Amino acid sequence: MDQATWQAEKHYLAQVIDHIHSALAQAQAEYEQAHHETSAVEANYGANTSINTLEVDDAMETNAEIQQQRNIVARVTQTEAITQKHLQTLTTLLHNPYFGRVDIVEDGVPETIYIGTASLQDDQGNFLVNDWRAPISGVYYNGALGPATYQTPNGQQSVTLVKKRQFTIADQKLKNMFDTDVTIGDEMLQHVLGQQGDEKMHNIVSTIQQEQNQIIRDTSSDLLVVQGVAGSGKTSAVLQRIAFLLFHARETLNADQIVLFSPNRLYSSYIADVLPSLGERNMRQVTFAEFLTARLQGLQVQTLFERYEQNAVAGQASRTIQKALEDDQILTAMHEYLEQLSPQEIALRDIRLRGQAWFSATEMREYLQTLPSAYPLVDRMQMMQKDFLERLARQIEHSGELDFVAEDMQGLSESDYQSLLRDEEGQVVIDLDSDPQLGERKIEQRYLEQKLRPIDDALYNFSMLDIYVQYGDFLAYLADRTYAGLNRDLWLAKRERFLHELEFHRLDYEDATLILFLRDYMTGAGTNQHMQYICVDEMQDYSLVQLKYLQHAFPKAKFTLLGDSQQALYGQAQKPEALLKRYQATFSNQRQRLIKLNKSYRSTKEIMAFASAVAPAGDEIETFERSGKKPIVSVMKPNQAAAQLHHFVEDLHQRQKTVAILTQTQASAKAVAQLLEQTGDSYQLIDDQARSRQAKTLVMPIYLAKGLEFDAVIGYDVSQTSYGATSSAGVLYTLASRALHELVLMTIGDVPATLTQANQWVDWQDVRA
Ligand SMILES: Nc1ncnc2c1ncn2[C@@H]1O[C@H](COP(=O)(O)OP(=O)(O)OP(=O)(O)O)[C@@H](O)[C@H]1O
Repeated sequence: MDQATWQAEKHYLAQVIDHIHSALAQAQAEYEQAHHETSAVEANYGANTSINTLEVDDAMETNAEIQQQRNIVARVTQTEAITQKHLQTLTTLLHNPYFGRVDIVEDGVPETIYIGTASLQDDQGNFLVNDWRAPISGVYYNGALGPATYQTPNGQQSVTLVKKRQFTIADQKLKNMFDTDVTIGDEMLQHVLGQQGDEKMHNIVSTIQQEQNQIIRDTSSDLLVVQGVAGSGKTSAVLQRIAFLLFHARETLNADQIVLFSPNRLYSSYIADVLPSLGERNMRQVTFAEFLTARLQGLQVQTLFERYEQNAVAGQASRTIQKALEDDQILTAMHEYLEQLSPQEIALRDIRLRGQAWFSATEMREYLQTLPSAYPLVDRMQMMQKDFLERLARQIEHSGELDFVAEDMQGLSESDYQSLLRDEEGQVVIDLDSDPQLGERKIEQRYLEQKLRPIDDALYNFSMLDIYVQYGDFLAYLADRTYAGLNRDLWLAKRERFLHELEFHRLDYEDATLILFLRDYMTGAGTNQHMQYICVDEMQDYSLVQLKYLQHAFPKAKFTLLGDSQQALYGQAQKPEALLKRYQATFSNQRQRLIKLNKSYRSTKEIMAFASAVAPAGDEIETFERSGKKPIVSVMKPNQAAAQLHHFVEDLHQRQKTVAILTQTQASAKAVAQLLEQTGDSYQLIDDQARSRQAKTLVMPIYLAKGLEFDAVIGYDVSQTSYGATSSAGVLYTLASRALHELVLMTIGDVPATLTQANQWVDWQDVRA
């Protein structure tokens, strides 16, 4: 780059930084002013709440005043939040004002556009920096030099792209720049990817690749499926996508209307900083088991990891049953089951109050029997609900007919009595002066209404349906039909296990979703119309039934599913096309799009060459040209494991910041922890409750490392006994691809065939002699 260009760019940067400085000073003053106002109002508000509330009239006045004060507080707090956000944006921009520039010619007019994490305008309203999500910025990520287009709200706009430049700016100084003619050049990526990993993920806006950009800027697909190899930037892309969507639909979409289903809690904290670093609030985040547990209140749903651990000891039979219960054909069987269900077979229970049945199962069943069986079951259930809600309303209307009401009223304290006269705001709603008799009746009715609220809730939530008994019955139904060609005893054993777990308030993973389906099919409930986007990471770990449930639960939402069919830790790896076909059938009648990411960015090319060699369909993986050491396979005897482990941990730490020791199971992770105790190495043992990682040496089972990355990985006990099965290929591939820079595999005992096959991609060390 010539001297004049450097000077010109340095000059522009100085100008932008100057502007940020003066904007910052102004923003700081505005923020302080807003903060001062909030504190003053809050202090005042606090003082006002101490007004004597015992005198009824005073209390009324206080209520109205408090309401007014609250509005004022809400307004000043909001102003403070806005000024604070502006201040934060400017502070971020000061650190790194922009990372890219495009020169375009649009309708014959040349224009230069700088691109950064947020936009910045000068005092005349000209853009000094454009937000990376602005329509025009699309050219930076998409186009090669020459004719290019970008998407505007009114359709595609054509331009000529004349120049594309990337900058590295640190501490307000221009460190480096490159001109590039295609997409984002490799020099910048080399620099970013060569760095040491972090316990927190970073945003990638300055180096988004063209194929990733398609994921980020897609606003039209109802179902966007991203099949991407390990380290191809799926998680990064989905997070930038969320930031993009929030920008794109600022008026109609907020972060609470987006849910990201994540594989575990550690992953949640790993990605927590990405959206805030882009000036956005985080979306909601939940693991699937947490989501199920919240919907099945009071029961603990098994996590995928617990099941994985359980399956390691359980027999093939239980896995076969799981498979049958997770294939979406089961929903057809469930519909058939429900169609043939008679009122006697509906698992109703009494709705009870004060130790007795308020509405008994018998009377509810009798009512159901009066309805024509030609009506769909869900309609009959809802008619029953409506009928009993009406009965309840009549009981309240005729409160005098219930003996206990008058008796209870006698025993009411003065303040309880007074509160019956008023609404939640404290306004008197019952007039005792003009017609005392009518007034008294109304008080009684209000009293009864409150007393009977649990009955109302129970009816509203269909608590009279014992869904667990019903599900047990469904399993018996499957047993009678030897469903999926599995014998009756197997199904009955499954039913036994379900009932046994239930006694301890636990549910197996595969049962939970089906129970929710059963409940929703029978009651017509369970949908959330509010959510607009559902993103699912590690989609290969979800059964079709589970994905179908998400679609059922969020009928208005658009879905983004991301995953890697080869990282299937819990089942057989599948070809991406096969997986997509199954999704297409599940999510029918929608605009669907599949994007494949074949290029891997995380690991060195040596590590990825090895990972590809062991991957079930490794030939699809392209690696990014970043060189490092070949992976090491160290073969040892069991009594050498502790010393070898200590040696590798120590050696890797000479060069790397984080070293993760990954095992197949939690039990094995514990065994590693004991070895490290013996050798005096410090470490952190991670289990599925862990929410953060601090130590430089981490020990965890591979399934908790999903989605994460570490500078160096030690695969512990990669031997024939633990990795002999063909299904282990996906596990080994996942393990290897967690490493950014170095990989060591410790083989204790016989070398598994998968490693022997990948012979040429590794350096062998045999320490047994
Ligand atoms: N365009 C990019 N620019 C800079 N870094 C990138 C880019 N794409 C991906 N990366 C980096 O590559 C690594 C892997 O990205 P990410 O975790 O998003 O991949 P993934 O496909 O979700 O991986 P996996 O399925 O293996 O968990 C991260 O460190 C990420 O920052």
